Amino acid sequence: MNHTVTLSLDNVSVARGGMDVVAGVSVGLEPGDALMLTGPNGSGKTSLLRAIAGFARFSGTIAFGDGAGPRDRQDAIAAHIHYLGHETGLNRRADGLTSLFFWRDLLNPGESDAGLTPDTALQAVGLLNGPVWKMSAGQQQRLAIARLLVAPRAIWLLDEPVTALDAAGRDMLVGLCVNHRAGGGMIISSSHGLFPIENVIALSLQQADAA
Ligand SMILES: Nc1ncnc2c1ncn2[C@@H]1O[C@H](COP(=O)(O)OP(=O)(O)OP(=O)(O)O)[C@@H](O)[C@H]1O
Repeated sequence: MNHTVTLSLDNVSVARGGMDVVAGVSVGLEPGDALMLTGPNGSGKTSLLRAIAGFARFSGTIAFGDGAGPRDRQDAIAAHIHYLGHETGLNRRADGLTSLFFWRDLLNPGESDAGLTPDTALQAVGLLNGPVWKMSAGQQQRLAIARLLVAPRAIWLLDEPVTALDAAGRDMLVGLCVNHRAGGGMIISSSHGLFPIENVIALSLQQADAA
């Protein structure tokens, strides 16, 4: 894959419960960049990720550079973003492989060969197929990560993605991120220091009442 999308945030603020929990963030990201959001609980990491993903209102500007010309923000988000949040969004009644076929066909209809096959993606995250309801928290997180692989997107938004993972799972995700960046992909992740990806742009957020 060769991604070429850029992303710029200009003076982005996010309000929750009537007050700014993220205030005036500006950063420009190129293909291959990784932005690491750090800060204490409640400092706005999830809020900023959700604003970029289109799930939370914000003020300021979030702009994608993709050569596509002016278009609806939601279209750009759908084209370029994967969001891996605290909730995996998995169907507990499905099995792992069926879930990946579902996500692939939903996200890239008619382009089944754009990403990894569901079988290969399952192997890449170290999972055997089985029902989601039987999977541990870490196994479910691995399955959610496999979703990133079956439908390519330039920008991966990862909210504390290693929380449920063991050491091997962390290494696996770090490796996937290295490959993603080598193909021009971008990572924006929150972390409490347990996600050792290298050459990151660090952005430390502060709690609103401590700012
Ligand atoms: N739905 C909501 N309504 C009102 N306030 C909210 C809502 N969601 C989050 N907040 C507040 O926004 C602030 C930032 O929360 P956020 O989840 O973005 O922080 P975080 O840095 O991701 O925290 P953590 O490290 O605990 O995951 C917190 O003060 C939180 O109480």
